[in-house]
Amino acid sequence: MESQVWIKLSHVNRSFGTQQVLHDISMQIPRQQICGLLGPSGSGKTTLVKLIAGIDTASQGTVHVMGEKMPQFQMLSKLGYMAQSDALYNELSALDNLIFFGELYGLRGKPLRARIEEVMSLVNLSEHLHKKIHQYSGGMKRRLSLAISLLHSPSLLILDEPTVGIDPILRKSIWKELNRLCTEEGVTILVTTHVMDEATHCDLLGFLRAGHLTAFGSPQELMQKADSDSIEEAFLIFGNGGNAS
Ligand SMILES: Nc1ncnc2c1ncn2[C@@H]1O[C@H](COP(=O)(O)OP(=O)(O)OP(=O)(O)O)[C@@H](O)[C@H]1O
Repeated sequence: MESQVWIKLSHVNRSFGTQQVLHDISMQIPRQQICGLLGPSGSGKTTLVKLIAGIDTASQGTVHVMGEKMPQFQMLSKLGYMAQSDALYNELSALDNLIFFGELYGLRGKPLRARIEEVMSLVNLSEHLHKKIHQYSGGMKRRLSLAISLLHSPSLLILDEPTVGIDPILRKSIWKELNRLCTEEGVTILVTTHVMDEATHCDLLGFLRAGHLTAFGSPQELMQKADSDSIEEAFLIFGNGGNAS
């Protein structure tokens, strides 16, 4: 059913000046799925997720999120977007950052305070609520950015390399939480990653290479297409010029 397609891209191109960065990307992501976007550095992952988040516009083609043509201002309250570089106020404490972003989403007072406690506990930062951001490590900043993206309980989460700089134990707990959000709260999650074992947490995978979507499907489908029993090998095949319809 069309309404259950949470993200739909039709023939999307994006160019910067004379450089075409995305080439004719079409794909559909159903509701309540975790979709991973994999691809080498510079393949266009960030450019693609920015179009879906409505931060940037396609040069050609259309992007629909939850049936709405993007970009669209009203959709911001339904999306959680975690950028690749942390957009945090360094001189402020984590708490003040959370209050600032929470208020942008229309949260206030006690409900905001309660939600802040919840999301900080999810990312294991409760003890560091009052620390200034310049005292945070890179991994702590990533976790705080993730907490901020979850503040307003969005039904679509778009995470650009959320686990960079995060140790394996915490990475595991973050993935556990993402899986819980998807299965129990019905959140649809789009995540870019370089980390191959994160692909195993995804229901769907898209492989990007030089701005082309070279393969899209479930991990099982992609392994079958690549005639391989590992996602890593499938990535090497599709990430190096293989093609899948
Ligand atoms: N605003 C911009 N202006 C000009 N070129 C850009 C812009 N944004 C991205 N690009 C170019 O688009 C290409 C794809 O970049 P993008 O950041 O989407 O790749 P990526 O797959 O996310 O890379 P990484 O894994 O290193 O983050 C690169 O060649 C980059 O230089």
